[in-house]
Amino acid sequence: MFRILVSDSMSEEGLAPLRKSEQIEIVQKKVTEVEDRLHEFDALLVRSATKVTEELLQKMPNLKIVGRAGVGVDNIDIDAATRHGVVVINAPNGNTISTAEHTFAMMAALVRRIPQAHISVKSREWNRNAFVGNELYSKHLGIIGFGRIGSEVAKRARAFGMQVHVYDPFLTKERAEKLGVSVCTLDEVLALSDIITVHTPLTKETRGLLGEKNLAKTKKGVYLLNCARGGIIDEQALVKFLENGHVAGAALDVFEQEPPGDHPLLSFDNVIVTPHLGASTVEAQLNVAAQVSEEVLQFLEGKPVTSSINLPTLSKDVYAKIQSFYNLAKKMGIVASQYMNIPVQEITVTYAGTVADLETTYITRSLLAGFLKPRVASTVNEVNAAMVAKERGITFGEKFSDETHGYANCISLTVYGENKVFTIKGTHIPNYGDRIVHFDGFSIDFAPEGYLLYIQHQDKPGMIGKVGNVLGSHDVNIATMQVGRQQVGGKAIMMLTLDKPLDDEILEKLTEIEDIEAAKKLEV
Ligand SMILES: NC(=O)C1=CN([C@@H]2O[C@H](COP(=O)(O)OP(=O)(O)OC[C@H]3O[C@@H](n4cnc5c(N)ncnc54)[C@H](O)[C@@H]3O)[C@@H](O)[C@H]2O)C=CC1
Ligand SMILES: O=C(O)CCC(=O)C(=O)O
Repeated sequence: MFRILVSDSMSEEGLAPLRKSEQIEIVQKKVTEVEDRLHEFDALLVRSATKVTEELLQKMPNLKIVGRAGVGVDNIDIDAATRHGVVVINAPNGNTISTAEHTFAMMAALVRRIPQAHISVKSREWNRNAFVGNELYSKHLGIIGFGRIGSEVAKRARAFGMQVHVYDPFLTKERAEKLGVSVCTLDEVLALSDIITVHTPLTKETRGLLGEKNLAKTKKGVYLLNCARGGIIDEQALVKFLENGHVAGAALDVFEQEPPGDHPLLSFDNVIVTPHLGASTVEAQLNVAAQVSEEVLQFLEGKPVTSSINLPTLSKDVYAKIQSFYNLAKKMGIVASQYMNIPVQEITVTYAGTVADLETTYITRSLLAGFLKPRVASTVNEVNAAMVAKERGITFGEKFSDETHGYANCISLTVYGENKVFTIKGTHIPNYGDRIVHFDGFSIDFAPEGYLLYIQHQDKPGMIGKVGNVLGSHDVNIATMQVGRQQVGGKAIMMLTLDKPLDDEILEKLTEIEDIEAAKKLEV
């Protein structure tokens, strides 16, 4: 059973695909209500209220995936999730339109003072002179952060006849031109705009982006909006600029602390607020819940997730192409790690032939995860493999080559230990399977699967019989056997697949056979 904890409120209809699966149990409770059961859950679905911290992750050792039904993942400690090997996904598109519409509604409400007028009329007043506003038409709108939501806000602003100036360090001129907005520096946006709205994520760079220094560069009488993340507009600086009358008004959907409590900003008549409602529409909530449900189902079926924050994202088509190599690489990593059971400093993966044209980052992560698995007690998978390798002082790199050794594709792994360098090469043959074609200097051909027994010996008649005798006398059946040698009468290897795991005493007996130099168990 795959157990999912849904700890924030989510659209029932969006969760329906998960409910249909007989392999899934869904528990809809806050984290604090299931403290004693946290270790049982495989997946955790959240919005912004649940904080996914290191402490929580430690209490959820079975957790494999966190789904954020929304865009911002600032409530999730991504580094900690990565360290724990937990995949983090979000639903990046589902609430774009709702948040853009909310921003626009806030903008109109702000300049026309609709909330203030509403309260006045409800208080049985009729004061038409007190609520004279401004038109949006022909005003200069500054948009900071021109991603999904910023660009939807721009489209609506253009329809209202506004002139739109955009600052986004990652925006290309072509994209801006297509949407009819002018690309500016931050200082230009600050100086030109009558209204400024922020639509960036909250990062080191954007925290306090509109602080005292930058607010001083804005026009006197500017209106400000934040429907992105609390803290992009510095709240203390905003208080100061409202007090001195430089800022004419602000519309805030988000706060540095949510709920903001008795915050000084709430005392200003020209500050209008909503309780983080940007994404709170039936449509957006259905979209984001359906998106994360779909992704969790994909994950459960072992298929790629397309909106992962801590894994390279892959389309289904790309995944279908790399899947065989992904599996081969993992097995090669496992075999290499057991064979080189000594400290290693460096791993190099070389791709040749058809595999070299694919998304190799993912394949390398799989190989690394396979390599680290036999060495690491905690969870290691493609999410945290690079981090775990770094923690253990293992560097890794990818290379590309034309040398396929006659195969259509070839993955070559070289592991550098203190006094030994080991190379293993593998290929995937469609409709046949994974084959190891080179092992520590020997050409060979075996499937990296099951209980493997590696034997290094002198190339002499009767060696196979001697090994067979020892195994047979201990009731160990040999499924396959492959041999390889460098030259007649020189060093040779055997790779056997056994039907059951080998006891250490039998391994010991094999090493006692004359002319056998080494014997190792490898298990894939
Ligand atoms: N109020 C609400 O309920 C909601 C809030 N949000 C928030 O809205 C924000 C925007 O979301 P999306 O448009 O979906 O994200 P997005 O990732 O599509 O766009 C963000 C844009 O900000 C730009 N950016 C990054 N650093 C910047 C910097 N230093 N200066 C200027 N631009 C910078 C990026 O290049 C990108 O184009 C996020 O903070 C998100 O969490 C999203 C949905 C609902
Ligand atoms: O879940 C929500 O309502 C908040 C949405 C949000 O802020 C986001 O998607 O970034």
